Amino acid sequence: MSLADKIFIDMCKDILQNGTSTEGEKVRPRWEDGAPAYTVKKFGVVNRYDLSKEFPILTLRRTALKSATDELLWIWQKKSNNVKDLHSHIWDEWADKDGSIGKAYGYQMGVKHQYKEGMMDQIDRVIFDLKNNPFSRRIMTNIYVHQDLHEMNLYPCAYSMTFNVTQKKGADKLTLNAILNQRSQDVLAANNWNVVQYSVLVHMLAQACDMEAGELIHVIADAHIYDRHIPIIEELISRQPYDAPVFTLNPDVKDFYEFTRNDVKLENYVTGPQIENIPIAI
Ligand SMILES: Nc1nc(=O)c2c([nH]1)NC[C@@H]1CN(c3ccc(C(=O)N[C@@H](CCC(=O)O)C(=O)O)cc3)CN21
Ligand SMILES: O=c1ccn([C@H]2C[C@H](O)[C@@H](COP(=O)(O)O)O2)c(=O)[nH]1
Repeated sequence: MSLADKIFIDMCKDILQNGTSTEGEKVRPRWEDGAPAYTVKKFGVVNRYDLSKEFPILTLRRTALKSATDELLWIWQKKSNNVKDLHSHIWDEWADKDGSIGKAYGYQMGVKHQYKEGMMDQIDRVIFDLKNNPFSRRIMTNIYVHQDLHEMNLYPCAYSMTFNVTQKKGADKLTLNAILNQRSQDVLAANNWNVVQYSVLVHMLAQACDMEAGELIHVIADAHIYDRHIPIIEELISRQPYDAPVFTLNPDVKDFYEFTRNDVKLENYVTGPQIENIPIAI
């Protein structure tokens, strides 16, 4: 069984058995038919993934690695807030008539800030520090910008990455670790999607900075299963999991800005059947 499957199954069981229901509360999201989208939720879930051991992709059902990477690069590399720059349609419901999702995600990543070394955006600041001052405890991004929230169609969910470099005894290369902070998580639609994205990011930044990928710690404040997802999750976690596939990044790419979604590959990715048309709460 892949480690990601085990963590996912344990988290879902914990939410279903020990979580609290939001039924009857004043909730924001709606189903397509206008009904309120209630959840069963657990406050404060922390999952640890060791990227040096396994790539944390679910085998219970297929996670679309290339689409997930495409969305990650849309935010972190293209720094775009327009759905026209995305190959999938997952953000269409939150875009305006011109395709913009407002001052969220990619917009914030592209904002340049004044530092002692000059003007840089948050990504370039991270890359600069990883290359020039890797043992700094100040390498992080944060896109939860209060002054701009009123111009975002959906507030950032995965909003901060904290990078931390360790020197493992006997290893030639430094190890790049990270903590992903997420305030809200739709467990069925996006948990493994987000885990896979930020694992790819750690692998890409490690390769671009001549390091090795270490741990990814995912801290989730509100980990929820939407009411209409409960039977789907129950069936999903009863399935037979398989071993984790082998993940590779194109070894020729050394510049973070040169990666494309075609540079990520999986070998032996055996999965359970896909669940078609998962309803998404808007
Ligand atoms: N309620 C909700 N859940 C989310 O996960 C979510 C939002 N809203 N709003 C903004 C984005 C959009 N996200 C989404 C939306 C849809 C899928 C989705 O349909 N995923 C399919 C595969 C998509 C593909 O193959 O490209 C799946 O099977 O999980 C994933 C993430 C994540 N975010
Ligand atoms: O990357 C993402 C983006 C969004 N989500 C989910 C988490 C929630 O179910 C909704 C957002 O609703 P809020 O009321 O703003 O919390 O989208 C996700 O899991 N991952």
